[in-house]
Amino acid sequence: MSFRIQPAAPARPNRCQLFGPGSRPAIFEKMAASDADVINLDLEDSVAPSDKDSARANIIKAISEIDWGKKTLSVRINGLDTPYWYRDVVDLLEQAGPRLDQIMIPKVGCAADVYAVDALVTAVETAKGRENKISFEVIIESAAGIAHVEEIAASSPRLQAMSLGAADFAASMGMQTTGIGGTQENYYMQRGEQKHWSDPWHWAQAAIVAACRTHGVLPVDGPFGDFSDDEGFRAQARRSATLGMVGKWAIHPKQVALSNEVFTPSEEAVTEAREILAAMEEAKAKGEGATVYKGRLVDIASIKQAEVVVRQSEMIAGG
Ligand SMILES: CC(C)(COP(=O)(O)OP(=O)(O)OC[C@H]1O[C@@H](n2cnc3c(N)ncnc32)[C@H](O)[C@@H]1OP(=O)(O)O)[C@@H](O)C(=O)NCCC(=O)NCCSC(=O)C[C@H](O)C(=O)O
Ligand SMILES: [Mg+2]
Repeated sequence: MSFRIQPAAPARPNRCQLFGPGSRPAIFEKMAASDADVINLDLEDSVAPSDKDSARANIIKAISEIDWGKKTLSVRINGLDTPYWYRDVVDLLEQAGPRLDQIMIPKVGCAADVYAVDALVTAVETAKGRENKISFEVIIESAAGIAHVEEIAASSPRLQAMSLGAADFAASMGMQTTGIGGTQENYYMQRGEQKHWSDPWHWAQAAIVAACRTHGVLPVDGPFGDFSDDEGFRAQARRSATLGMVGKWAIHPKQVALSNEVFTPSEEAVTEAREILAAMEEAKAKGEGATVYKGRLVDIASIKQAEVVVRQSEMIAGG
């Protein structure tokens, strides 16, 4: 292990982030009543330019008027390449009240993007004497974002989560697809007559997980556009969870249960993890660092693996 200890990511459930356009206030109560751990009210790409001001006003009103329960409440502001983002930040911080937890910064390309928002947020917080400090989440959804992913993960103590935004990412990378996440028809290996589909999002997800884990940030998988394809969503979410991501976005309410199911460790997984911990306690009592569990090797690293599962399960149960 390095001399530098890996920092823990925030201990809060983040299995599903449910999105809704700020220009559609009729769905806000439904979002609040959902089982998502995080709510993302959107000011960015699901809101038409002509609706930006009214969407901002809708969101500000809803933040204090709706009962959001224990959910993490986040607003996605507009990108730093637009004329809207400073007004999003200033109005939210001056008018939305204390219930707002987090700001999501889209299309982050370098650490300085986060620094700029941090400077503005800090100035408004200080001027207004805001007590509960706003946290940040960012979306990696450009070639620059993935190229600078580690400096972005280290950019601010406010940063709690980082998502992969598959749609903008694909566009920025010049990928030949209009699909948002999931299997892509032309991304396969050929062996004889057989095609084997691969995962074009894998490398970016793995880079995000490594950057996040290095700096104590929650890695999250972004949208899966085809909300009629439950099995496709499950498969994508299972791959993300296996890679170390803690949750996924829902762009339709039917995806919330699917995401919660995948990112909540199953009873079997938790039982097995606890059995491994017990087997290693027994081994330790005998002065051994390795033993056999169900015919396979477990050793001191297995304790850490098992603890990931148990901790996640306990945090969700307590959350
Ligand atoms: C995708 C939708 C436009 C679909 O809306 P709709 O046609 O109303 O769907 P349904 O008729 O199937 O709705 C069934 C009921 O569910 C309610 N509903 C719909 N959407 C939501 C929601 N997001 N949260 C809560 N409840 C919702 C409907 O009102 C119906 O209720 P009822 O009549 O009582 O049965 C819509 O789902 C939608 O707008 N989704 C979010 C879109 C969004 O926010 N997009 C931005 C995130 S993705 C992105 O930006 C890409 C990313 O940045 C990247 O680059 O990858
Ligand atoms: Mg996007």
